[in-house]
Amino acid sequence: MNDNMKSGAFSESLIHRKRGVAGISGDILRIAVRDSFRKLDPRTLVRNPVMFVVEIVAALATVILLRDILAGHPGVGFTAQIAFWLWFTVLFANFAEAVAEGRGKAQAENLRRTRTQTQAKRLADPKGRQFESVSALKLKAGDIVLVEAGDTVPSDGEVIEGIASVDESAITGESAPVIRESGGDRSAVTGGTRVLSDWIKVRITAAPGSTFLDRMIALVEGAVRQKTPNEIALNILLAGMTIIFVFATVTIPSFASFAGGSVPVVVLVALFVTLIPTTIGALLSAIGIAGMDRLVKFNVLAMSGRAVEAAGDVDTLLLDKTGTITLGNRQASEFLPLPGVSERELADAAQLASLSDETPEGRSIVVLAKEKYGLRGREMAPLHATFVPFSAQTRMSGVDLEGASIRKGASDSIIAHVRALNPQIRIPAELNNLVEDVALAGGTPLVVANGARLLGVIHLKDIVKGGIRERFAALRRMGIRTVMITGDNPVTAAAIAAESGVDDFLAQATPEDKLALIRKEQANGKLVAMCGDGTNDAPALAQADVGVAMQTGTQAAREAGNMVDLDSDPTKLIEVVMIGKQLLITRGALTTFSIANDVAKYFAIIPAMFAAFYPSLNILNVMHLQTPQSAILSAIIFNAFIIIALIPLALRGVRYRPQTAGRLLFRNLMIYGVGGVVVPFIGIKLIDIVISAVGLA
Ligand SMILES: Nc1ncnc2c1ncn2[C@@H]1O[C@H](COP(=O)(O)OP(=O)(O)OP(=O)(O)O)[C@@H](O)[C@H]1O
Ligand SMILES: [K+]
Ligand SMILES: [Mg+2]
Repeated sequence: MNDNMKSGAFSESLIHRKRGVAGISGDILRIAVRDSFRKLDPRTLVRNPVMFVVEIVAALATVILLRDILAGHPGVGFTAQIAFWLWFTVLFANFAEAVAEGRGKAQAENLRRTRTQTQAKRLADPKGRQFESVSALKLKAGDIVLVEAGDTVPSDGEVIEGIASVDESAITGESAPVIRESGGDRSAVTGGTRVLSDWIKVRITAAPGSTFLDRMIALVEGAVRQKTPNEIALNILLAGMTIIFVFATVTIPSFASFAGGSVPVVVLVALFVTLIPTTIGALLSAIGIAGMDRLVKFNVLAMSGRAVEAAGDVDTLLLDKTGTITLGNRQASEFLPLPGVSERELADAAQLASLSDETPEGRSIVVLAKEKYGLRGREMAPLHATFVPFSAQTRMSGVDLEGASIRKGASDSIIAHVRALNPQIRIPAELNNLVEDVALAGGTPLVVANGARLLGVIHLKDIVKGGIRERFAALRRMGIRTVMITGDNPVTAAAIAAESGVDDFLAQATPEDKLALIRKEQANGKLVAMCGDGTNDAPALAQADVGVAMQTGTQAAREAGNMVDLDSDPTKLIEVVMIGKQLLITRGALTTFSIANDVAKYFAIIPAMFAAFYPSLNILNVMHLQTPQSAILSAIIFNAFIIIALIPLALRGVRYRPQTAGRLLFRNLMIYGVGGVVVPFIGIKLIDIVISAVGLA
């Protein structure tokens, strides 16, 4: 998988920088050993039905052992060993989960260290700069704070004024500073990051204790992990198998007494435990945790395990254009007037319409007019102006003042607007030419009109993110269709689609259109992933099966999605999908292995149990184990150790290579099904030889 990674985009994040080569340090192992004992608490273990049952029978075996010791029974040593290995089966299962959690816990520790005690500069008057110093923990949603160069952002919020470069490395591990500014899709700031230059005023959006950093800590720590529907279903299946084996086991004494013998309870207990699906029961939760953990390594935070699973089966990926496929810093680059309009007149109108436009686009228009024509921003108050803010629905913005009503926006929106004012209007062919020229170059044309009079076009430029084409090709090879969905016009969309290599695009889309497209795909049985950064992407991010919000995006987007990409790289979905597939495959493979294991255990235990009174069963004794006792012990020891042996595979995951589902299934059945039958024969035989040699049985 590493070969597919685009270098640079996947910076080592702080949260996993301190890991050893194997990813598991001695510290983690020590804590995991301690936690294995803690997890014996039946109140927590009950969530894992198979292991809970093993704990009950281990307790039962222990009671029998104590009774036998007190009664002075012979053969106490055998009972003691069975009880011992049963407890170890539970401990090994707990250890698997604890090791999986341990990596996250260590990461959480590192994150906690970055959550220093910050003082906030709370503004009494949002317009002014008079502040009182308060503890960051005292900030409520809605408070306005000033953050200046050198200050740590005290909590999550939206920039309402100003522009600053921010060091987000505490969260993302990426050391290059990012720009945060009011308006637009780059307005979100995260508590714990640091302003490097300039200043911003931030409206706090998070309640104390539920900031992004808090959620991130809870997440990597596993505090918020819930079982996914698939995991619950598998658990029910495993519990069902366990019940069947309870019945199977309790009928055995009657067979034995029929033949005039009797089977000791500890032997029944041992048989039962080896037959129930303990291997997958022990590893199931570790597999899930490891999946989330692998995503964190790629700087993707998954808010739910369900999203990771869904990622494994994604058919369609929708992406917003600006800020997702392109860098998202749309800047005005030229004014293109219609015949009969001077460039200066157009620039002046455009600037007037943008003076209160807090989006990056709006600000860049003001700046360009000033740079090219020396037009100064005017005081708005004396003009009695009403500002019409940009919205993703109207796709235009502007200003109404005495004697003028200026609008700028997407060409179809402005044309509809002037037509509504003057139904007789003739749209000049030159306008279409200008719009098309900009769009063909991949730029965003904004048409400017004063009343019903069309003035010209502003060219907004943006740049497609590097390396994106190859990554979309990789997604195509994985069978995932990419669709760009943008509020921009069809020609710009086509130009960017061609440049970036997406499979399809939808232009002039409103937030509702984005949502509708996702619903349509889902209605056709497709699993949909969506990458977006804007507030207008939020409904779609919430509706998608996998909603990946860009870390650079707005607060609304980051809250709506079920994953956040700290590197803001939409093509990261490749890794997300691979990790999802890997999770599904690993779970399937280990379930197959676990159940196939039982076959071998029948051959080990059944002949050993009945050999004395059903000599004909000896034909089943293909393994030729030393004694019945050693056969039973070997099976139970194998059963416990296979859990430990498979922990690395559960954590690392079974490798995924793009291939058809059929071939994948066949391959896994061969490896884990056949392997699951063969391995215990060898393992049990070896353990039998060893324990007979050392005289344990
Ligand atoms: N500040 C603004 N004032 C007027 N019109 C704007 C402004 N910003 C954008 N527009 C117009 O509105 C259209 C939709 O913009 P928006 O940012 O909502 O797009 P989107 O749906 O997020 O898609 P994408 O992010 O892919 O461009 C833009 O293509 C542009 O024509
Ligand atoms: K078992
Ligand atoms: Mg957008």
